[in-house]
Amino acid sequence: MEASISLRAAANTPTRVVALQSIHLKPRLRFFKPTPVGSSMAHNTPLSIQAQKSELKEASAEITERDALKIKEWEVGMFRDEVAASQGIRIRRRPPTGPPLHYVGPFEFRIQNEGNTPRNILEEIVWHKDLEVSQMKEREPLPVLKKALENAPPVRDFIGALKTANLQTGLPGLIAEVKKASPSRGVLREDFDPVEIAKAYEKGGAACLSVLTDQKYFQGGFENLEKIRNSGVKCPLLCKEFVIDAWQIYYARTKGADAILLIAAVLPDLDIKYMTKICKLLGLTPLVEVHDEREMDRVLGIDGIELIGINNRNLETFKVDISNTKNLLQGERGRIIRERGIIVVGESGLFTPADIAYVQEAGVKAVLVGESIVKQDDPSKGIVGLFGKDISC
Ligand SMILES: O=P(O)(O)OC[C@@H](O)[C@@H](O)c1c[nH]c2ccccc12
Repeated sequence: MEASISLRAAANTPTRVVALQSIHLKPRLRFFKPTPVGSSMAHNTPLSIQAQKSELKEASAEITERDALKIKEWEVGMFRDEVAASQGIRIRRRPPTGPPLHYVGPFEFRIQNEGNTPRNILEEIVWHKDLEVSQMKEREPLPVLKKALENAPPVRDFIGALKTANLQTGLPGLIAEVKKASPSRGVLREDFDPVEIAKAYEKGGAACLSVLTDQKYFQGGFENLEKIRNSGVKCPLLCKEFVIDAWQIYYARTKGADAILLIAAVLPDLDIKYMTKICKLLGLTPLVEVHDEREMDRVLGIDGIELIGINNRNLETFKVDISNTKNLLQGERGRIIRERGIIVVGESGLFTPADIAYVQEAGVKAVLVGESIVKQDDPSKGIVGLFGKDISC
């Protein structure tokens, strides 16, 4: 009781203070001897000063350097949320009212605080990704990945492939997505063989492929990326991930990615700038995804962006509206994009030749399509249906 009241109060205090309180609360929990069963005493008995001191000593020894580092990391994450919010980003990188469970041992109920409930699916995915990446990083720290880069397959030119396809067909270059399931649509294809699907896409004229690597929410995996890359498929590959840490970019490259998604709804400007630099260092193409005017303006404010995706699906609400692509390419924004030669990808919710014509008219040189083609028995025929003609030669 004592503990939960203290923590509830702590949950309302500024974030940096909460983390520190969690350290001090730990010994405080033990300042009272438990009331013996059957005792007539109405409340707990205070410990002697001496006993309190030794409890404190014992407790502070428990706070290892490692815990302190974890808490520090969490604090930095909270600060990042403040910066992100000032840029209109609603996604918080981590649960706001306390470090995740495993960081603080006994305070398990923190995670159940009301404020620790993700506000939407994108936020839930990001919170989960944060834990997932921290575990993956422990298994394969950056120096190990850097070493593995030496054996990574050579990088393929993602933008080049899109431009060539666009010139050859007069239609937007196709990035065909290898996706088994999604939180909004459930399972799209039961008999899911990623390599078979990738080969069918390539045969059907896809310029590039997008491979979902998130396991929990999309039933994807890095092994799919790796398998496709080793299968003889020639198309450049986009790693479709929720990137929150530069470590993931290195990891994607070791698995054979040629491009990687960076989501502006999740990443503040500084992260996009930094991660774009890492991508360039590794030869990867960053595809920076936006879904509203503010995100588009932020991304246009960053130097050196060559490929922008406009998502017609709002990842927070799942609402799909292909006129989003048109709206974001109108007026001044469209002019800047043309002037700089930025390639724009129309993403999500594209099903028919009319949809393709509509986004092409709006100014895209490429499209990213999953559902409408992955669902077809033969995905290469799905591509013919999508464009209204064979684009394979
Ligand atoms: O299946 P669709 O509606 O054709 O959409 C494909 C692709 O655009 C979509 O999967 C997507 C776009 N941006 C994302 C970010 C994360 C996960 C998935 C996505």
